Amino acid sequence: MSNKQRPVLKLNKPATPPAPPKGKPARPAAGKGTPYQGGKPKEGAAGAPRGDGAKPFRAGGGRPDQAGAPYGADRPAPLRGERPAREDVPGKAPYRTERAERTDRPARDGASGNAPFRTERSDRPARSDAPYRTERGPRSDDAAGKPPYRTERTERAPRSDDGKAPYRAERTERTPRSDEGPFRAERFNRRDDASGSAPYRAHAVKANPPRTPDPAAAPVARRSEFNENGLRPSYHRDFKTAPQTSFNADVKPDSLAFALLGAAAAVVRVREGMALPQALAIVFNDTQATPQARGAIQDIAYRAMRKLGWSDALVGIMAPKAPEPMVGALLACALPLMMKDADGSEAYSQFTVVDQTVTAAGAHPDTARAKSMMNAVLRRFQRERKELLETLEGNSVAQWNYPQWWIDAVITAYPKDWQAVLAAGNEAPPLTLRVNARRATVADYLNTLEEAGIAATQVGRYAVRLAKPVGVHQIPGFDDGVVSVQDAGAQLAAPLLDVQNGMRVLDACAAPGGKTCHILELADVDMTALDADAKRLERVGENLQRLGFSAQLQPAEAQHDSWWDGKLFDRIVADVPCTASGIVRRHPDIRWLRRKSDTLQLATLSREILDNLWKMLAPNGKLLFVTCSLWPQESEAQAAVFAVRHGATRLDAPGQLLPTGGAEQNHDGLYYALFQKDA
Ligand SMILES: C[S@@+](CC[C@H](N)C(=O)[O-])C[C@H]1O[C@@H](n2cnc3c(N)ncnc32)[C@H](O)[C@@H]1O
Repeated sequence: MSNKQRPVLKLNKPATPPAPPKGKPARPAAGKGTPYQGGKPKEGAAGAPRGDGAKPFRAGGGRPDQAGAPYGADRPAPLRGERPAREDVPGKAPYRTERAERTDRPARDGASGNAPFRTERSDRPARSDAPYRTERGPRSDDAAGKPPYRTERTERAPRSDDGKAPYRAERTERTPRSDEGPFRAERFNRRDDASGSAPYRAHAVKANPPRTPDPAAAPVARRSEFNENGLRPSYHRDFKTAPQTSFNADVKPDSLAFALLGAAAAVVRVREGMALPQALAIVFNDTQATPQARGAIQDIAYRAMRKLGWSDALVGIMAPKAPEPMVGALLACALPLMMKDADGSEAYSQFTVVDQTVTAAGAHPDTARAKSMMNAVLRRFQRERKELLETLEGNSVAQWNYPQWWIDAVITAYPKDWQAVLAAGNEAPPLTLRVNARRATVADYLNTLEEAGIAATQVGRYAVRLAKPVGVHQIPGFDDGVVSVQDAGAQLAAPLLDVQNGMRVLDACAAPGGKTCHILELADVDMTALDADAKRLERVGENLQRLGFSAQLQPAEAQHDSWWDGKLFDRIVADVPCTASGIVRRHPDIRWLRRKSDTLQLATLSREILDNLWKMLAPNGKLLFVTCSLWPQESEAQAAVFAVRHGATRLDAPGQLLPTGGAEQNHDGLYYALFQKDA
């Protein structure tokens, strides 16, 4: 049976990719920021080649050198100098010019150049906090040194939700509009002018200068609106905008500052619940980053994910209170860059990291006010590194960089190996290839690699691991289908199934098609590749095409049978959706995105899938149950009850592959169980 036809996608047309946000400002012209020092990210330092079992790297989310069509490659970069300097742009960044105007005021605590609103309060008693602290909204725990207006607000019975209501009531009185007072309308107008940047705060104060009525003349109920100077207190510190993750800062697109801001925007999105590859794709699109900048952004973001517990703990020690999202994310990106890699090298010099982080902070509206705080934190880390790191001893989240529930779950499941498992999950994954048995032997292919000057070793029947990752298109034979990228552990699936020519095979959770393609490399089978995600299923089609195979592509849910034609399958692969806790080294964001309760939910879905597929299996047929999870509830416990429920015969299979690293176990944490249906 020939497998050379083109693959067929039966249903759903691919969805149109989302349009870029409207009205996005053009990328700023070259501005501040010094270029990279050692700017190119270390090869392979970032995450993940596309492998099987992985969440998709949507466009641009792959390794810097492996991603598909580069973002921005087909879009000409804006000309330098296309935009006038910020100071010349009306409505742009007034906080800078504003500060310049106010140079005559005395600097506070050495933090000159603070935002203008301070002058309103300049005569109130200095607080003991660091200057940046005063820039934030009032905190309930700030008992000492509270400025008078806070007390007043409390007296005026604020709304129960956020305690910020009083000024609203005031505004309502002064405006015919029912929803927004003039202050607010002003803000919105300014915001349009300022292309989404933050300066409306300063403008709002200018446009509505504090009135100085005679407090005695004010109605008693409103007298407390004014402080001892007769000035109405300003509430603009209370406004919290959503993080401006799409803001295009005025820094050089080839600077580390640019890459840090891009990575920080991605980290903010991950903290909001988005997968990192998706977050990076949005950042690349927003910033129109060059391929080199994309590589740097991705590298920094992946490092940040692998050290997030550590950097959060450090910031917790050094910053007096929890930073705003972009501030915290920028620190989470910068701090790991100040540590040496395992091989003793460092991606950037420490000086560059501090300098560029501060430049980045000053160029973004969400971080500009925290610039001096960030400078202080990074310099303190430089100075007191040893003592600070000692302080973290005993903090397991900081030490292992996983949520505590995750650490506990690994200890419970693998009391002997938990440290090796956790440590291996923090390593960058190797690049492992699967040699297409129809096209070459492993020995032949190793020769080809050697001729190309690429060092590699055989690590499985079809598996070859490169000593150093390279871009997929630089891998000899990749584009021609001689090899594919697939983790060594994942390469065990197809041989376990013992497929023979002419068999009818179902890959029930197929995308991106690693196991589908491997099966087709071993035998001429009638393959159905099913996946609930039609978009991901397209990647199966692409892989089949590259390798010259065909299959029926079926976008459908495996727990349902409406798609099934009633003909039994000889072999079924159920590589079910799971927590993906076994592939964290490829996807270091997963640990921060998952919740403990996800395990139970996903185990329920996979039970439904297994039960549904079992009825589609022919007598004597085999069903291979696969997860990329470390949690027994999703894997062995599931397999055990499944076998009992259906009277299935269990055949030899590897069970849980522990990803403990080292030469032998340098693979993902997969689980395999094989069942046979009695005749
Ligand atoms: C672990 S990945 C599969 C990896 C794939 N077998 C390979 O080797 O390349 C799990 C896949 O299950 C798909 N999926 C999730 N829920 C599903 C469902 N209810 N039915 C079918 N597929 C589902 C996901 O879209 C994802 O592509």
